[in-house]
Amino acid sequence: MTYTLLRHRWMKRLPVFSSSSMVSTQTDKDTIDLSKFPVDRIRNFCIIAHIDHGKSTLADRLLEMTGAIATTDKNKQVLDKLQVERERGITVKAQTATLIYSHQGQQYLLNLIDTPGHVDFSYEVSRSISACQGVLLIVDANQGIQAQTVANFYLAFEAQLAIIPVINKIDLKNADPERVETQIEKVFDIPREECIRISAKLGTNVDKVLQAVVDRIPAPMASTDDPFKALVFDSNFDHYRGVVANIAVFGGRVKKGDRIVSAYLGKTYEVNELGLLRPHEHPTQKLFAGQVGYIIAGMKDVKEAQIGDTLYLQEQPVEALPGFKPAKAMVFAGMYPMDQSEYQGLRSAIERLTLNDSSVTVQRDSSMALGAGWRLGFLGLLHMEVFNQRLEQEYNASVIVTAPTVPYKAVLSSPKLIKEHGSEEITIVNPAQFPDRSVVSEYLEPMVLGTILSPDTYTGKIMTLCLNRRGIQKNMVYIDDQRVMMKYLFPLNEIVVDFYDLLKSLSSGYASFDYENAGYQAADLIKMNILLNGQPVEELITIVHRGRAYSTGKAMCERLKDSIPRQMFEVAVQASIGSKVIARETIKAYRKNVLAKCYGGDITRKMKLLKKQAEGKKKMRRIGNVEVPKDAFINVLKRKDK
Ligand SMILES: Nc1nc2c(ncn2[C@@H]2O[C@H](COP(=O)(O)OP(=O)(O)OP(=O)(O)O)[C@@H](O)[C@H]2O)c(=O)[nH]1
Repeated sequence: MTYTLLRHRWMKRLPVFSSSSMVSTQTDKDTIDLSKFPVDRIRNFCIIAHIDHGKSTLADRLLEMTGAIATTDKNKQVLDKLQVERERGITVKAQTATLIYSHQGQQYLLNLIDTPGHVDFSYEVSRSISACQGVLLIVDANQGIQAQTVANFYLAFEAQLAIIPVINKIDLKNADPERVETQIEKVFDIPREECIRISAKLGTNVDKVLQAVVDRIPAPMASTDDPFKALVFDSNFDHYRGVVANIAVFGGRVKKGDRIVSAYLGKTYEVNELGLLRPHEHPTQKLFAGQVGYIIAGMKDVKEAQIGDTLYLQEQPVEALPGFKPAKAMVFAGMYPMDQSEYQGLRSAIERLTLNDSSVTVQRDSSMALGAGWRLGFLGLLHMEVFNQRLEQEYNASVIVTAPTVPYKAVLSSPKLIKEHGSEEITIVNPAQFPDRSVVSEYLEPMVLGTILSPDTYTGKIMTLCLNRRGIQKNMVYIDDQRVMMKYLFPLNEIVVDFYDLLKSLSSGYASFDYENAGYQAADLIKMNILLNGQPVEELITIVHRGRAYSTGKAMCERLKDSIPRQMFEVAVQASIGSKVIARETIKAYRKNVLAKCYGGDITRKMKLLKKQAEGKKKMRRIGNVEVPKDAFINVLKRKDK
């Protein structure tokens, strides 16, 4: 769905005239005179929390209470606007909204930045944080502190932001805010008196949250007397107007017609439009120091509005603000059209999606079996799945995604290769290009520091799972009398595909997990081939730790045996290292006769069954002479260990 369409959807709901008795409102029909808001009456904050703890619900309530949207059920999660987000109930892309709030006879501009909750999108959380002076740290009154709460807390703490702990869902029957306050004191060292107990769903105490934003979060340190300086913290592509960049103004003022420069590219642009996000665009004459809003200046590609870039006036150059750490792709996979005739369509769909998501890296790729396609890099597996789902839903594209892999490194020993690559160390994102041991002095694999929070009854099972995934325990503490927090160092490769699902299932959904990058470590890695009837399948090549080669090979063959349907002939599925076969499974010959149960002569029913079978075949891909279902490439890595 395009940005413009969604904007129109919002527009239809607006303007609105609701108000709560506690706060006064300003409707969107009014023109907002931003010069009336000196810096000391501006607060920039974001909401951070573990997934599902209620960020979006609280954001909606804040929007309603300050009159930015109407109080109706339709407004549920106004800030979650992608179809995928609505279906999965997760926030993928952060959104911004400016609220006008009256407190003790003064009007304040509150800039709220909604953030995603999933570990894959923690990059979005960091960029939101850098535009703020404070955060609302939401914790579910029933679930208590979870892994993502801890990770998000540290992001805010390290950025020295004011942190307001908010305990949500106090309306739940088994809510235990006392216990959550104890956890907050113990884990974050924040006095329990600072916690605000609310129900975002019912609106209970949400007014106290607004008051705390004004009272406890400092105003931005910015002056209108300084030269104009703004940080780009998000950007969207609009097909009609080009790039819409979200900015936080750190100094001075900017108005329509001004000529601005992007510090990163050094390019000059003329400001065509600017204004506030409420959460739809509300054009204004100017934007002043301390404010957050959007700007349209004829940029044609989101790469021209890099996240973390600084904008300044052409005649008043300033020093660039310290940028963000760029998002690094940590999961790579091949993407191919189901049918080569769909190549062009898929190409334009990928181009359009990446226009709005600069964290996806795209490289052309081709394979013997799957034809021309791409190798894409994502922040994590959920990011990849969401991208894939958006391709299918929004662009009706049918794609084959190959098994995901992590970026390995190799230190080369061959002078010839070093010269060819221009460096001793190379990064490998495609297992098919994994260099042979004979030309390498050392392989390195990416590591992560994982945080797991769980009720202590599952500790034993979790420790076994972590050990199976080559995890090394770094720490284990009780955060209250029943819950433990464990820290493990893992090879990223071991947790990227199915670790989270397994952790959830063995803890009946109670354990939570988050991770941060922890650099690279030397590892004894080898390349494993998978053969179908003696033919190596490039898309199924996997890099494994030597000590795990046998068990991984066996599991992959079993998995393939389960996912490849029987064919007219016998199929041998083998795993090999070099020329040595280390595992084998056989798929017996068989042709499914879908008409077997269809007695008598009902021709329409027979036709229906045959048509269904033909449709099923369309979802298959022929490799050599074997029909392989498209899911097989990704399912093959999911292990069964519990
Ligand atoms: N009972 C109760 N349920 C709530 C409350 N606040 C939110 N919820 C429910 O909790 C679920 C998750 O809420 P969201 O607002 O989507 O959570 P979120 O933190 O934005 O989730 P992500 O965007 O996926 O990170 C929804 O079903 C909400 O209706 C509350 O105060 N009480």
